[in-house]
Amino acid sequence: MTTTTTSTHLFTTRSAPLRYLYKLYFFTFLSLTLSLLYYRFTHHLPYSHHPYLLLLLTLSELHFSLTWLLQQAFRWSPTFHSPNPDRLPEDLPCVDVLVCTADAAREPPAMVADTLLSLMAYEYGPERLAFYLSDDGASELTFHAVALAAEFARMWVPFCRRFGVEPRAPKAYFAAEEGGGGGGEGMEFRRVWGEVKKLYEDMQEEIAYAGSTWTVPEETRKTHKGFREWDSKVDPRDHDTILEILLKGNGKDRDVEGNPMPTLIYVSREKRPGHPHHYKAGALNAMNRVSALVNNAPFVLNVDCDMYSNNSQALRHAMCFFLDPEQGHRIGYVQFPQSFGGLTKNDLYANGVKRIYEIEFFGTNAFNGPMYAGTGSVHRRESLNGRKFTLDYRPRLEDMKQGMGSGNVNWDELEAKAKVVTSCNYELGKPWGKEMGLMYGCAVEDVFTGLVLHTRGWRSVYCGPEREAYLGMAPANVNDTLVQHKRWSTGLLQIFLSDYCPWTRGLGKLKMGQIMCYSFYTLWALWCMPMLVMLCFLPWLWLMGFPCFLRSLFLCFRSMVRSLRIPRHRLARLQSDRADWAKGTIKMWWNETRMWMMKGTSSYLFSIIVVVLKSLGISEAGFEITSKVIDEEAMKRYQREVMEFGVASPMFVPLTTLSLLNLYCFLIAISKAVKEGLGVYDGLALQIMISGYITLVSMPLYEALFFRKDKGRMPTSVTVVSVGLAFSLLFLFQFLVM
Ligand SMILES: O=c1ccn([C@@H]2O[C@H](COP(=O)(O)OP(=O)(O)O[C@H]3O[C@H](CO)[C@@H](O)[C@H](O)[C@H]3O)[C@@H](O)[C@H]2O)c(=O)[nH]1
Ligand SMILES: [Mn+2]
Repeated sequence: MTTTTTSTHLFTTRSAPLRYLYKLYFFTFLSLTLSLLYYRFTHHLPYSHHPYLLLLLTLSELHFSLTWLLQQAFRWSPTFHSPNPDRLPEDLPCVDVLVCTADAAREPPAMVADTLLSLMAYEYGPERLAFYLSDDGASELTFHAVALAAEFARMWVPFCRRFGVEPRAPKAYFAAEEGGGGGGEGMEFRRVWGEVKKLYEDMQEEIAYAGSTWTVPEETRKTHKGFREWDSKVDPRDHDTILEILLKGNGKDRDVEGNPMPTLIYVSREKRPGHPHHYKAGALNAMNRVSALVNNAPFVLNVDCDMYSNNSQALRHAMCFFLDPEQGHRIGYVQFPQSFGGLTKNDLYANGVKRIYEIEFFGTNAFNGPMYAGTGSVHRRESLNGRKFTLDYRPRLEDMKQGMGSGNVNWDELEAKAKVVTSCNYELGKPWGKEMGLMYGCAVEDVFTGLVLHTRGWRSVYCGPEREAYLGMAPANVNDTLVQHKRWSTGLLQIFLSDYCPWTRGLGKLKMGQIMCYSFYTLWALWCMPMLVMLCFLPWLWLMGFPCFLRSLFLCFRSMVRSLRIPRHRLARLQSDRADWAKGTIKMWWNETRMWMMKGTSSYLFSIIVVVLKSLGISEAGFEITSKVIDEEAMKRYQREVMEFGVASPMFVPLTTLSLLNLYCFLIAISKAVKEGLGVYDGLALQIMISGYITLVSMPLYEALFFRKDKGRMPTSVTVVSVGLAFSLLFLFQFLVM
């Protein structure tokens, strides 16, 4: 174990112990894999009559071996950084906080308000913070909720600071046991607590009422001039910039205790049909420019509206890295993990993405740091805005302190200027999206932007405080999960195929381990290949009498082991009752396996199709927003861990079709076994094992297709299409082979 500490360091770094044991394992496994591959290439005689089959199986095995190899970079030397906020100077630099939302129907305004409130209550001088909410939905309801939150914040922020409550998202705070979540015991606390709670409930009611009628009541509209923007209907795809300064940070707006409030600005940038708006990346860049006019803080925190701050110290933690006298100046951004509240007990859709944030990202700390994950990350504005890191770059703390102060600010002029920088034409002929700010043209603008910063010489830091920094919402149904993974794997593959391919642009600029980590993620979509071979070709080939059992067993085994890795890690974390824990872990692993097969045959397959279509210029990869609302009945099913299909989505078609084909093979194999008996060593036994395993994994699909009556079942149209498709494929295949 290596530790570096001296009194001036603002953070310490520690690497995981016993790495030589790991390296021993690595080289053993590597030589085994290599000899296996060697054997495959020299002994392919039984298949030489079936070159396509040979090719597919060999490719799958190569894929497994290569991804295994790339993945080792994450495990080579896990590195942990711990900040020492006690050593921070008094005078901290300003931070601009950018929050984005895009659709009031999918992202409830009440949630947006809650996220904002949690961030506004950061333990950080309020005069040093400014908040910007970008609303790509241009929704009056969102504006309404944000305006109400601005008022409520005058009471909420001092309450949080005074009693040190946690978490500082009011909904989560009040949902914890009565008066829970910390804060104290005394009479005074109870009194203020009651008042704040009452005020919060009133606000929630108002937001809910507006939501239920889908308009803001007339009396409320009179209270704020901002509502006039919606006097005539606003089309979210075609409107002027709507910009409203809701709180003025130069001491003009004050909380109930008389302290200055931070600036809060609502922005809905101009949109016009025919002008690409670049989704979230465009929104962040627009806010970046607005914030530059107001505080121009040297650091920019970016949070999605579905992730509230769960740890009021997080910003101070981030500053420990940037302000470290020795290494701070090299750091381009600090990334916190994405943690999720509200997952079911066994993480039904495997959306906790724990493998990434509990293992892999610590591994990247050894190689210049983690990818940028889009939310919960603090950027150095200069690095984000195109500056390259050079050895002579030494920002001075004094220069970083600029901010609004309590001087005179011409707010009207500011508003006018802000409208200019958020107009559609502003970016024309400027380097935004190419050299500056968030990068455009990729469905995962975050990873792409992070990669660009890394190639410019910046490092990043992954910081996972014990108390989760942010808690977010993960998709809560199968379709949203698959669509999200399609977006991710599409965007990641686009990066690999772009100018910024880690193997071309990265060579010489990135560390080898870093190139491997980026390649592992950006080639995610390729997982669909071995999955399809396993699920689709192997059972059929068996039907046609091809001898490929040992290999298929190998593929199956590898796929199982892959998801088995996660519980092994959880072993170290969880300390609850053993029996209970074991049950939970096996279920988690099973859920992960099921979802992995679904993603493999649907999300990843579709993403390859999207990338091909895009390169042919046929379609553009968009940004489909995941829904953060869930109705009551669906919620009940979710809590019972019943998979939710429900919508007629094309994402379901490949999985249902393949699962039906597999079922067919399984039944044929069983009936054969009944008729002819089962020899231990013949292919039949293996076939039954393999397709039996796939049948078990696909159980929720069969139930959803044929047995369920509730609203979460597979829509009839999907059932009809996939049954039809399965039959046609079967005939086609028989026709081709016979
Ligand atoms: O045109 C758009 C589309 C989306 N968003 C916002 O982008 C955020 C992320 O959208 P969401 O639907 O929640 O997608 P997720 O899959 O949860 O997002 C993950 O993946 C994205 C990249 O695909 C990253 O940008 C996110 O930070 C990361 O949390 C939300 O705040 C949206 O409001 C916009 O502002 N404008
Ligand atoms: Mn999200």
